[in-house]
Amino acid sequence: MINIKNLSFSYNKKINQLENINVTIPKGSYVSIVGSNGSGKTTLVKLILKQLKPTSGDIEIETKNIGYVPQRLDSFNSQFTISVKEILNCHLSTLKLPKESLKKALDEVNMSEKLNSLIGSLSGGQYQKVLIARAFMGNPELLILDEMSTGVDSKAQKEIYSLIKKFNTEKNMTILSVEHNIPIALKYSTHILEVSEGATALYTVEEYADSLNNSTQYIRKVD
Ligand SMILES: Nc1ncnc2c1ncn2[C@@H]1O[C@H](COP(=O)(O)OP(=O)(O)OP(=O)(O)O)[C@@H](O)[C@H]1O
Repeated sequence: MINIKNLSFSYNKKINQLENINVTIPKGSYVSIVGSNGSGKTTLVKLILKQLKPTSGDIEIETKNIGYVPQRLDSFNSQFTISVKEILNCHLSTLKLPKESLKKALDEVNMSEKLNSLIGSLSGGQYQKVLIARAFMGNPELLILDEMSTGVDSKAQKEIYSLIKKFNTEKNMTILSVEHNIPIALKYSTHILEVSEGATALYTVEEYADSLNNSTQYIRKVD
């Protein structure tokens, strides 16, 4: 699905933020991207989205149908007097999708009743679900999320992760999710991509739990 070959990236031509990464991400996997602050997780996502160009190496992606949920702060200003419907309609026109995709996407995230609400009136979890609905509208084969649980309470978090897991298992959607919460990463993912200086690597969730010398208590096996 995603083949990252000899990838290096530098913002300033002095230090490589990412150094010689070789990773193959299987189709249908749910990969949590973990690593310390500043290790390069968002940079890697931007390279996969072609928002940045590798300094060297290459990223091959099997599909062009990619949904993206940006980090909360990268997104639109929640103070804008713009409704959920307007935000989704705008995306609908950009992707030239049929009208019914809007309702379907909002239904998927259980937010139909918020269609006419202003974005600034939504809670953190509801706001995040609108962003997920927007990313989901084109029925992407690959869904990329950057710290999706920021500003979201634990009840809404559970709902959002279960939803993403459902997309992954029922639609065979490949998920790439930047994640700071390791127990959550171990619970929902099939794989962990650890971004760390000179040693970025992909593990199965079991391998990663073992490497942490952790018990398998957090792991929920994929059915
Ligand atoms: N536009 C930029 N110009 C220069 N340096 C940058 C730029 N964006 C990020 N960096 C630097 O690149 C490094 C990796 O940043 P990145 O945002 O990818 O890390 P991250 O792992 O996502 O961090 P966090 O967990 O804190 O979100 C950091 O040292 C950061 O300061």
